[in-house]
Amino acid sequence: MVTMILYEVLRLYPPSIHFSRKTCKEVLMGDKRYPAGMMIELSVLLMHHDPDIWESDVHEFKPERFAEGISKASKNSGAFLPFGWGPRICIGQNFALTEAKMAICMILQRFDFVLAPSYTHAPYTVVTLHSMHGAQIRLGLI
Ligand code: HEM
Repeated sequence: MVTMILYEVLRLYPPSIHFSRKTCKEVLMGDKRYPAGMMIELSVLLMHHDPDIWESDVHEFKPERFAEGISKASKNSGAFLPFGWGPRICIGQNFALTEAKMAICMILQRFDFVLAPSYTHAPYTVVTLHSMHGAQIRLGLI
């Protein structure tokens, strides 16, 4: 369940919102030919918010869409790219997910928590996507 929640967070708010690549030689992709030296941008944010890929509830927080794994979560098994893809895929992804699960476990063993009233939902990007005003939470000892 925690994995599903983390995946859904990374779908809605991927820290890397796009990837850039430069063709070093002429490339043929499908029926399109790209010359050498061309910058290609892939928007992860748009792919993760595309209703044609994720259904009409695409903007809702629904971890259960990952109940049967990443490949069954959407109509396109390659459309979930929070850690990139191919030879340059994130080498820290398992470490990052394990660390997040351990942190959540340790917090839940000791505290309950709710968002503080001062929290304002304002995702923005400076290098990575994050919360503009931070994420203030109110902790209560269990
Ligand atoms: C939620 C946490 C993380 C996210 C969302 C993330 C995301 C990414 C993405 C999207 C890329 C590929 C960039 C590209 O293709 O242009 C990448 C590459 C990389 N990440 Fe992460 N990352 C995370 C955590 C980590 C951690 C914890 C480490 C190290 C302990 C790490 C180390 C790296 C390295 C070394 C690369 C470059 C791999 C290469 O170019 O061969 N990342 N990461």
